[in-house]
Amino acid sequence: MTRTKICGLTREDDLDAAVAAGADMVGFVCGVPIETPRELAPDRAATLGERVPEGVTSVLVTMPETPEAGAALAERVDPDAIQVHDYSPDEVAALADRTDARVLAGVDAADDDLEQYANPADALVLDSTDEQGAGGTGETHDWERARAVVADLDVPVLLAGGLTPENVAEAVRTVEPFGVDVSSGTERAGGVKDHAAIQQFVERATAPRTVTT
Ligand SMILES: O=C(O)c1ccccc1NCC(=O)[C@H](O)[C@H](O)COP(=O)(O)O
Repeated sequence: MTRTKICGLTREDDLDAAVAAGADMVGFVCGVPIETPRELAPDRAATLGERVPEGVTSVLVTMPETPEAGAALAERVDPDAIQVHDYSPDEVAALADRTDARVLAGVDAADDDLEQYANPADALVLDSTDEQGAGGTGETHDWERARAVVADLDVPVLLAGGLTPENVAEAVRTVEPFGVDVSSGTERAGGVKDHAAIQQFVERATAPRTVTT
């Protein structure tokens, strides 16, 4: 079944709604050098992370200046996984060497060196990124290309970028990713989630599908 990640959580009741909806992963943005309504202080990210129940993966989403800084932040927040954006494959490998958390590489779907991330990363987040490499853009990318990436790479791929309750079923059918990742498509305001949208997103991402041969 397609895994689901609800990202950019900032409030307890939104986190609880994501867990109740059946999300497999929940993401907390902390330590990014851009203006975003989803940014949390490290202590706040750690507090929300402690609330994540067994069986749900907590993900620290960050853009640390160095792998050492990323490992130090992971130590402080204590997530199950750390998702880094705008990192080279070598930086992802250096971070993985320094943390026990699983490492997700947030990459731009249009990049042509994605196979180089397959070894150091535990998973890829195939996203639409801005000029600074950040995610949370609310923009989709080429799903046919994403399908080829999923088929070619020997690493789990989470499809991200502009997903919504309205388009996620088609995205899953087209790309057949390991999982899907959403932030702005489940918000009612910056950093504030719409609980009905979270529930619809998870339901539609995970609904059984007829396989055609
Ligand atoms: O959400 C942010 O503001 C953000 C800032 C910097 C790096 C990553 C960020 N978000 C990552 C995500 O929320 C998701 O993994 C992904 O980008 C999906 O975002 P969206 O297109 O809004 O669904």
